[in-house]
Amino acid sequence: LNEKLVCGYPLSIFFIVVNEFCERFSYYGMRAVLVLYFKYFLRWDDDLATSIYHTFVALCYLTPILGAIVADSWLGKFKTIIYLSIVYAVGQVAMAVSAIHDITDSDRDGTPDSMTFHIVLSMVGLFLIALGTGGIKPCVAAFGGDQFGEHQDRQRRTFFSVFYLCINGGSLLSTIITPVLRAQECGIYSKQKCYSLAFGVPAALMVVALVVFIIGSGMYYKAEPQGNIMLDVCKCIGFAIKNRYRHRSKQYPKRQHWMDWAEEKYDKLLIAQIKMVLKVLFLYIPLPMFWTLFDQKGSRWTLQATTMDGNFGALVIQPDQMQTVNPILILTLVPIMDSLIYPLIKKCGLNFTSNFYFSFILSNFQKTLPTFPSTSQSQLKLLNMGSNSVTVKLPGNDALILPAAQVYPFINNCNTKFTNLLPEVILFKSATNDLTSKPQEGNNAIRFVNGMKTAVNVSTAAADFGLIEPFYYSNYSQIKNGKATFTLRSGSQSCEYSTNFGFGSSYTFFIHSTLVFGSNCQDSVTAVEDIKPNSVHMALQIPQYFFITAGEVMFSVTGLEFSYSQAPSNMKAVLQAGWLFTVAIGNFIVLIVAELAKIPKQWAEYVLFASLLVAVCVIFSIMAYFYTYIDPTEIEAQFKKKINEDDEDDKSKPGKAEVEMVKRDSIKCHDEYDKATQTKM
Ligand SMILES: N[C@@H](CC(=O)O)C(=O)NCC(=O)O
Repeated sequence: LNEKLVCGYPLSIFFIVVNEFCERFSYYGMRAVLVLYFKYFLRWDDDLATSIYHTFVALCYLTPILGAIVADSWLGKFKTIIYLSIVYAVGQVAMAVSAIHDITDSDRDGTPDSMTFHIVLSMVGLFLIALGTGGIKPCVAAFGGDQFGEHQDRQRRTFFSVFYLCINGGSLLSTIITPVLRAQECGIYSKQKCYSLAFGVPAALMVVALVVFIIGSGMYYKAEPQGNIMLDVCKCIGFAIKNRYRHRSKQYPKRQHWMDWAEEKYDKLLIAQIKMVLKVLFLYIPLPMFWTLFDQKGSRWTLQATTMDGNFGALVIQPDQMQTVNPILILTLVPIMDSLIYPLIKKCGLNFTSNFYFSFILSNFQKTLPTFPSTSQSQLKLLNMGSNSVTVKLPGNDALILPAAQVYPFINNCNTKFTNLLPEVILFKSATNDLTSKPQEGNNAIRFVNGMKTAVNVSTAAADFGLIEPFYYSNYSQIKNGKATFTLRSGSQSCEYSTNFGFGSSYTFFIHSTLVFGSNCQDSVTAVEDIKPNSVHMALQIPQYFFITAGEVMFSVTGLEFSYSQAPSNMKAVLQAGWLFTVAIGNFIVLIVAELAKIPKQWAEYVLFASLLVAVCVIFSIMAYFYTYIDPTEIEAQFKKKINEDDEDDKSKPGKAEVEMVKRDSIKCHDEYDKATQTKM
């Protein structure tokens, strides 16, 4: 093993953790803007964008199996990491290129002319990224673990904690930086949101990750691959099942473990190793449910944040930036848990076998949405532009008194005919144009109605509503939260109207017929609130983040180390891949329940997920209680010793009686394995 030690740690792990930091920066940075790229660049709808996003995440956690097989049976971890990192970097570059709108924008209007080119290139890029990030993931963690000797258990545990901190350091920085890069405007012929830069920086970081890993090359301990182990494992399991089936009759004595039915054909060491792996994989069965909830922070929780108020005083948080709460909490909680809580638990003599995790359910945040008209109804607004109140009688409705300069919104059937309205009352009917959902990304959707007899031009620093004809309305424009000043212009005359916006509201501003230019037009514009601003603060998501992150610290950091320490020497990466596979299944559950089942009420979906998780936690606690820790190195050493002794005996005393003895000894050794694994943790 590596001789260069710094403070008791192999120097080589420095390169591994830096590599992980850069790789996770690359992955999470790209992922942070991916849904928005789908929606605003590729122009996909919400459902398609969310489905492809979760499919991509699931794929990233399915490919570890491929990487692990290649590493453990063929190339070894070191070469697998190098080759797949190149694939990964190429994928990131493809994503960055796919986001350059100028490539296909031959008419230079700012929108790509051949969307197919961008879609195909980005899908190829995402596939290569999934192959790369997933393929190297189990290898990097296991390769890091390989750098420690048998006597360095404590250091190896600390390594896995530091490794996790690096993951979250990379994720935190990139989740802050890439949304900022995306918000920049760039382009050759026309300036557009800079997705190419938001993908380009992660691509550069992936190249850095690769270079750092190669620099450390001379210092690593590189365990040799041990043949096509996965094929042997599959064949051995297949044989055991077949053999058991062939001997199903009662006349054959039972064996201690169903894998023992492979003894006729397979090495006892291999059978013992498969038993170790199966034992751990069995324990993994309930785990996907944790990831089902956890990975919704990138989709459901972020969408929920768009319906919330992100004003934190000096800081205004964007909905997608709320995800940074998770890595921030990880960076705080992991050191606290490692240096304080775990030692305290150990001192108290508590057996901390399973980690319980609570989910926090926040109720429906759509309460700020008004009642929208159904497809057979239309939304009408009555606006009294006069200076006196008027009485309005609409068919099928009671007479209503409409005060001066006031708007009365109501919903009615489309085919209702309106007659005898006073000339100063505007009947504003805009069923097809009204916004029927919260504006995106916490913005406010604003439009103007011109009640004047002349056309008016309306603009702000952030948006231009254009020239609005008399008694006509503008399109919606998106305005950020905070104060906005609108300039109303008619010919050479102008005036200003200012107002404050929160998050996620929609307003229709009515310009009075009595407006006089040249002065402040504050009193000549009436604001009608179509959708209330978000009233629930984003800070209310923090407890949710706290609980899920506390669960992650106890469950995921320890799980990574557990998967390494319980794996036989030739299947370390395979078991890491098994652990990551649970994440893939978790994402498929989100896809099925959240995207396909389409539970109408969001709170009902949260309750369903939380209840499932509670049930799974109980099952997992029971399973964890009965799990017995093993020391794979010791078991393997015992088997190897026995095999060597048998070989020696075979050489010196060949004969039937001896063969029988060897067989008996092997079985004895096998019993020792079974006894060794009976000790509870
Ligand atoms: N806490 C997450 C990172 C994030 O979601 O920002 C984490 O540590 N995930 C593990 C990983 O390997 O990426």
